[in-house]
Order: sequence, then C-alpha cells, then structure tokens
Amino acid sequence: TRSTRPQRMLKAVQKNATKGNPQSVISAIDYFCKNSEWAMNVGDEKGSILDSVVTEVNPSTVLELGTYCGYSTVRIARLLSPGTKLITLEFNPAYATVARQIIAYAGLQDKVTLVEGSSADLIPQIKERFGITTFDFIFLDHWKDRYLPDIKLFEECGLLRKGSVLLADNVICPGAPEYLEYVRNSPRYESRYYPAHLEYTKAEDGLEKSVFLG
Ligand SMILES: O=C(NCCCCc1cc2ccncc2s1)c1cc(-c2ccc(F)cc2)cc(O)c1O
Ligand SMILES: [Mg+2]
Repeated sequence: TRSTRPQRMLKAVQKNATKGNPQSVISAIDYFCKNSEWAMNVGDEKGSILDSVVTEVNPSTVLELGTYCGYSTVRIARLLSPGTKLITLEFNPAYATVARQIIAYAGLQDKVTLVEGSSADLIPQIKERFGITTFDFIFLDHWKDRYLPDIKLFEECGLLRKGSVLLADNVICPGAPEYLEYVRNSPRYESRYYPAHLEYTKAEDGLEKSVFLG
C-alpha cells in the first residue's frame, strides 16, 4: 500500500541527513517540507524561537505534548545539558513509530522518552511513572483544544512551580483562543507572544510563552 507522509519524511532523513547529526536531521526535514510535502512540524522559523527559549530556560525537566515525527523533539533534545532527558507524548502510534526512528537517526534516543497515549490520561500519571515533581519547560503542540484543559491539569496535578515555562505552538493557526485568553488574563501567568508564520507558509502564526508565577 502507498506510504504515509511521515514514512516519506523518514526516508528523506535517511537519504539526506548524517546519522548522529541532529542539525542535518532538522535541515533534511525542513528541505523535505519546503520542496516536497508540507507537514506540521514546528519548522525553522518558529523552531529558532523554540531553540532560544529552551537555551534561556536550560531545563532539567522537559515535557513535549505532540511528538508527530520528532522534529521539535530533536530540536529540544539537541540543546539539553548532558544527563537531562525529555518526555514526549504522542497519541498516534504511526507517528510515534516514525518519530522513534527519526530521533534515533539523530542519535538522541538516550535523551528522549517517547510515550504513546493521550495527554488527559498521561498527565495525572507523570509524577508516579517518571518520578518527576515539577517541569521546568513544557512545549504544547498537540490538539489545540486540549491546550486549556491540559494546562489546568498541570496546575491540579502540581506539575508547575514558580518559574515553569510553557511554550505553545499554533496559537494563531490553527489557533487556541481559549488557551490564549486564559494565560493572558490569569494573574498566575506572565505571558508573551512571539509572532512568526505557520511552518513553511506565509500564513500568520506564533508561539505563546507563559511563565507560571506560583
Ligand atoms: O494539529 C496539529 N498538531 C497536533 C496533532 C495531534 C497529535 C496529538 C498528539 C497528542 C498527544 C497527547 N494527547 C493528545 C494528542 S493529539 C497541528 C496542525 C497544524 C495545521 C495548520 C494549518 C493547517 F491547514 C493544517 C494543520 C499545524 C501545526 O503546527 C500543528 O501542530
Ligand atoms: Mg504545531
């Protein structure tokens, strides 16, 4: 049967990137998406903003919601200090299978724990399953209508501490209006919008960075 877009993306990585070289994996995916097929990776423009926030936070505990093919997982993991691992959550098993191979091709498998499941099920289990008390950095890139319920779940489960940084993709396109309204109006968050464009297009999009104030 016909291959899937993630499988074709993986082939492009195996053909054009250098094993163990995360930057070459990032470049190969961006090249594929600009020249062959659009795909919903955070992309190079928003990816550079993601890089700068991760570098600034220099987190010891990291959670990513929405792995897809592992592009942003590779972007984040390549910047983490030695010994730091990130947990990434993917709902779609086919995406997870491709992501594991792309993350391994980049040589970052020892810095990544990929979990299959839904955020609603997993978030309440995190403390117990992974021995995490709070997250220093969370990247939200999953179902846009789950951003708000999941940030409330983080609060309820005590997974945020004073200074925890949440970075949300796609707050304009496809959009997460209720999430934006919440983090921008809640006294418990200091929020800032980073304007950019929808990956590989000229459409408006951006990232919202929200710091939990405790
Ligand atoms: O849906 C998007 N991303 C989420 C995929 C959903 C995968 C999930 C992961 C997970 C983990 C845990 N619990 C539940 C879930 S659900 C997404 C979509 C577009 C887009 C933009 C314009 C378009 F015309 C068409 C698509 C752009 C983006 O950057 C995206 O991130
Ligand atoms: Mg996204």
